[in-house]
Amino acid sequence: MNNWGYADHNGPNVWHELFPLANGERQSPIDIITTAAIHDPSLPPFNVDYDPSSAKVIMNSGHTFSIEFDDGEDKSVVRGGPLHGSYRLRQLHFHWGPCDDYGAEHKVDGRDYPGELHIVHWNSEKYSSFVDAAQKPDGLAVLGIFLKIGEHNVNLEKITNALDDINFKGKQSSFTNFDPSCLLPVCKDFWTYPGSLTVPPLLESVMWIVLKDPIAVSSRQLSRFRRVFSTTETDETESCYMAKNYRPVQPLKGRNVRASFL
Ligand SMILES: CCOC(=O)CCc1ccc(S(N)(=O)=O)cc1
Ligand SMILES: [Zn+2]
Repeated sequence: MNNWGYADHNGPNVWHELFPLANGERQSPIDIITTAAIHDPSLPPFNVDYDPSSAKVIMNSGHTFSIEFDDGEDKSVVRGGPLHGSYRLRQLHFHWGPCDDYGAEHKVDGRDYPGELHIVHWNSEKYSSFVDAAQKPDGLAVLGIFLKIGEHNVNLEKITNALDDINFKGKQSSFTNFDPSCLLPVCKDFWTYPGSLTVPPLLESVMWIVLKDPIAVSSRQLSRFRRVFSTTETDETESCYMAKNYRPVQPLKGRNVRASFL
């Protein structure tokens, strides 16, 4: 398996060949069974404090597209919820599927959403960099927000309008003055559990905070995600669209999922 992807020959079912953590004890995503989630009244709300000037570039990795933030100082952080201390904003990206019926990574009671936003942070109080934190069990915190099909999302427009500049793998373009909190639902109820990166290297360093309520995006906006290319502009193999980039749900292996709400 040369380099990993989401096709049959290099997708989630064979990632374990190069990344043995794929069969680890705290893998993500998971199916959140709401009746099994434990309401923890001691869980405080999480708080985001983002400075729009932290946003720097939007880029196409070939696996997703992401907005990268300046994480050289504690300008944009998340605190509270299950977290001890503050976690610094690093990047945000999305996962989606080939149609509007599925494509999110986490599930709720077996239910599929058509997409999922991940806002990635690292523990800058204990560790010196994202890469260092990514190796530690309490190194990362990712906010997961489900996408559902509904009204046009004006806050997503700035992102979808920038996709023309990064249509091919390896492209990046300036992307400034953006506060990701505009993509959070009004209700901040969440589930939380210890998990992993959902892409190789699948490191088991993520405290997941999955919001209960989805945000609405239009079918047209989501269809624009699928027209991003997973190949470079000059790739000799035929160009192929980033039609899907979600990992199937993984075994819970005895982990507890806590709910911030009753
Ligand atoms: C150590 C280098 O690791 C990386 O660059 C991983 C970046 C990365 C961060 C978060 C996620 S997700 N889907 O679990 O939110 C995937 C990949
Ligand atoms: Zn992700």
